[in-house]
Amino acid sequence: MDSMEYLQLLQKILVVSVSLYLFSKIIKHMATFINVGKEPLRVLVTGAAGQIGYSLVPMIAKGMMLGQDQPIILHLLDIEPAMEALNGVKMELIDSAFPLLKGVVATTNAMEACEDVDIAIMVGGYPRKEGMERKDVMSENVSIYKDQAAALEMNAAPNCKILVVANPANTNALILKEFAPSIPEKDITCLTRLDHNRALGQISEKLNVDVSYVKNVILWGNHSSTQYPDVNHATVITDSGEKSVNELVADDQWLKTEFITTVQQRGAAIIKARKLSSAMSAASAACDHIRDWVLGTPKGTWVSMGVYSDGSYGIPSGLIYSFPVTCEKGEWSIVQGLKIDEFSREKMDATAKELIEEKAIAHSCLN
Ligand SMILES: NC(=O)C1=CN([C@@H]2O[C@H](COP(=O)(O)OP(=O)(O)OC[C@H]3O[C@@H](n4cnc5c(N)ncnc54)[C@H](O)[C@@H]3O)[C@@H](O)[C@H]2O)C=CC1
Ligand SMILES: O=C([O-])CC(=O)C(=O)O
Repeated sequence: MDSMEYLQLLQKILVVSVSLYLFSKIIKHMATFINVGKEPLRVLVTGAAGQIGYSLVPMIAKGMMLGQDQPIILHLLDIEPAMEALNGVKMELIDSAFPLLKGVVATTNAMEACEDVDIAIMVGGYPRKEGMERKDVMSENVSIYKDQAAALEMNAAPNCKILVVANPANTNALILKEFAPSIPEKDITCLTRLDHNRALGQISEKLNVDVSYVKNVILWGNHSSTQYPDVNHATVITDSGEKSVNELVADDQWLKTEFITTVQQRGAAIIKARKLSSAMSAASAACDHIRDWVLGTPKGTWVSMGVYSDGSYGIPSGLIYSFPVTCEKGEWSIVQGLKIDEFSREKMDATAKELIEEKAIAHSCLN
């Protein structure tokens, strides 16, 4: 082959490659546009007539949780006194004409609500009011999670991913796990992503950097005022590479006091200000939690999830405890090997101790 023929061959290969690339892009775009290709996933939201539910369902229907190419069928559960409001939510979902939304089931029957669901976001329950701790709503809420465990166990799709949001979130998730023994423990989690996001927000404000440049904070333990937001391994992406948050903040006193209490008490501060507990940020965090679990965490980044302890970092098993996790192919795994100093150890153990106490109170409420 002479050099002219060789050049012509290269040119042809280039034209074919570019055409194939463009063709695949067009097909992908069209598939997204008309939502072909993927079967709808069924997503259950309990407590859907409440304030988190009202913020959450449009986020799910707009693809913020499972992606812009994933059709959804929403299953909405609430209790009889809220049925009229629930129907109102259903009407608004229809009126929003969300292209990804392929159906809405609105019901007060837990068995019907759980039928074949792939994802279950358990928000139903009673929120705390000003002056209460989250465990003060324990007696009302744990019995809900005992009853709904059975409905999920009997009717949800195999490998349904469950996220408990209602407080006390870790202990409700544990009760759900105990009363649904056939659901694998890897599929039952609770929401601590809101606290994780609050920690990112505080660091971003302190350093006056875009929040998306801050990563790898950790929220250890209980979604309660004993939670431990930890920045010892957190970094900020800067023009000259990743720098540690400790180094950039350069104020150990602030990080060990005000930062921690601000994150721990943020829920209470919002109740004081709004006279209602967080809803928009809770709904957004629930989307983040499920999105990262299903679609994976970005390379080099971890997030915080309340998961069943396997004894990692000396945290007793038999608790749902918030750990740093990475997610891949729909599975979470606890980040291993992080160095824990004495200050952190104490805080991690204190929040584990509270979870042990909550577990005992929950069991006594159910007897
Ligand atoms: N883990 C977290 O980060 C956060 C958790 N929460 C918790 O989420 C829960 C919901 O909060 P909001 O939406 O603000 O409360 P809300 O009172 O506005 O809504 C709760 C809904 O649950 C319904 N409900 C009660 N019992 C039910 C049952 N057995 N089955 C189905 N639905 C039932 C109620 O009728 C109501 O519509 C509360 O427990 C709150 O403390 C709130 C913010 C953040
Ligand atoms: O504080 C509350 O009761 C609601 C909640 O869990 C939060 O905002 O973190």
